[in-house]
Amino acid sequence: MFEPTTTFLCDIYLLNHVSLIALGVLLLLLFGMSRKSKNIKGTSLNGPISPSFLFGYYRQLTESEDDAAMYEEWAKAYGPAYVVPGGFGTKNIVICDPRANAHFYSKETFGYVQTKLARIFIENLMGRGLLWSEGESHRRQRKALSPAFSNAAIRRLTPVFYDAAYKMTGAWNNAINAGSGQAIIDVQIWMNRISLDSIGIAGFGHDFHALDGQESAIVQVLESFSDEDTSILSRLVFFLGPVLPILQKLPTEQNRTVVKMKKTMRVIADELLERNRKAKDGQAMAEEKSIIGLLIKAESTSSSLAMSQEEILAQNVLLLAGYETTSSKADWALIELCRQPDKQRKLREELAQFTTSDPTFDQLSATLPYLDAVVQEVLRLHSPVTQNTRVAAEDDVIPFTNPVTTATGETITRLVIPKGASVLSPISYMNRAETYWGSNAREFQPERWLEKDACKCAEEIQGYKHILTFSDGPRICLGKSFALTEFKAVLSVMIRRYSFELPDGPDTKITKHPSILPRPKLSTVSGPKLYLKVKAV
Ligand code: HEM
Repeated sequence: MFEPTTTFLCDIYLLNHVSLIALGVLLLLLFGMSRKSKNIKGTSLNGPISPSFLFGYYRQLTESEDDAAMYEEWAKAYGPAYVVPGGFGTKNIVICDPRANAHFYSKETFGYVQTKLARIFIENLMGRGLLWSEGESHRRQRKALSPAFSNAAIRRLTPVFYDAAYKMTGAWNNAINAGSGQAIIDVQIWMNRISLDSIGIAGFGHDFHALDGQESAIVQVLESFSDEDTSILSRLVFFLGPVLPILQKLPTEQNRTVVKMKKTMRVIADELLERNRKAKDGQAMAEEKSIIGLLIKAESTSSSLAMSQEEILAQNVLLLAGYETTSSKADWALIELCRQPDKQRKLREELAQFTTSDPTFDQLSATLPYLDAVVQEVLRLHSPVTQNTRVAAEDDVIPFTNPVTTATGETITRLVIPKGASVLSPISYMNRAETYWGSNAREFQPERWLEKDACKCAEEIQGYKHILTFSDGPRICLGKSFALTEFKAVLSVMIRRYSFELPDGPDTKITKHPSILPRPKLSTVSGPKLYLKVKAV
């Protein structure tokens, strides 16, 4: 979902040279460039020469419209394992091989752990919840949370997604009627609102009323990462806050918003705890369906998984997970379907059978092959998380399917990784490389998911249906079923009711807007705006 590595920080913060140097110097002072404890010597690998000591390839990778193409070019030049320079002379070992990735992900949270910066970012924003934790603590929290994400739980939550989608259609219909059958709508803002209200209600039993136009501290905080006006001081203070807590008291704009957000979350958590207390006292209450509500209920009846109250409340990381990832998926689906109107029509035809009711959870999951193929293809081509960087917590040996040529010219199939080394799984490359997906790997072709054997080579890749968009292993996205159901429900409502066009036709240029995760936007407007021509069908 999000991987705030140093690469990623550049992405979030649009750092100019001066601020990056300042940030770098401070971070180096605080953490050192720890590549500690080299018990064994790692395999020396080939790779591109660093274009800059300060930045390595960070800027090129984060500013590129297609980082998968850069990884692919390097894989062609250096083979399935190579080293890419990061900032301040650091190095990332990139693994472009299915078996190597399967091994890497299988050792998540024990053998490979989050970078220090990623943990600081997550802790500062959301606390010590699932995404922050590693090893045994992660396993315990994950086990406790899992029942709340089961198929049965998501089936019960499906109406929440439809309710949110229909709130949106109410507003869109007004705009379309006022515009004689057509309106120009910034669909991005509506997808964000749907995501926030859905995760608010489904996750916490709380309605943020974003679809009713209510401002929310949560949105302000999350949006502040893409806001070019947020000052460098504000950003430095945010990152160094957990290390020097006094900085969190400084009255910067971002600090104030984070405090506001934490207060909002505290109120929501107190409401949930109060509801649970009343239920225990035998007072009548509505059936609890929310993810965290169910967790609190389960915790008070069984102590076997023993999550502390602090841990339960830190699961507001679900907000970040649910908000940042899901909305950009729906944006990309609409863009791709505008670029190829025949595929938009084909999807509408499949959904036309639902005239009087919406597809149920089971129908969304199993009986709409073209909808499933469209969703799968969007996830393959537009993974919100494009790479996953971890630090080796112990010495390791990574096995490869394809042979690797080392810097000394030796051919090997096992890579020696010393403790402290940084290993990078290039998700976008694995999802789009021609080697696995064929010569049309870069094209949006939902049909590939319907043809038998069309993705034969990719079958070696693990992950969800052979893509790594949801990650893999112990940290594979817990909200996968939630995200897929929400995505399909919202898309089915939109495609059945409206037709969509890009403002300057199918070739309208789309670029990336940097945020916690990059969002698509029209290249001609400033800010993360995605105006589409929307007509009722
Ligand atoms: C299309 C939408 C989504 C995508 C592509 C996605 C992707 C991911 C990825 C790549 C990770 C691994 C992150 C890492 O290792 O650093 C992850 C973890 C996670 N996701 Fe998602 N996610 C999506 C939606 C959601 C939603 C809607 C929720 C919650 C309702 C959610 C909850 C989580 C949680 C709790 C984790 C942490 C799992 C752990 O640490 O064990 N995700 N997601």
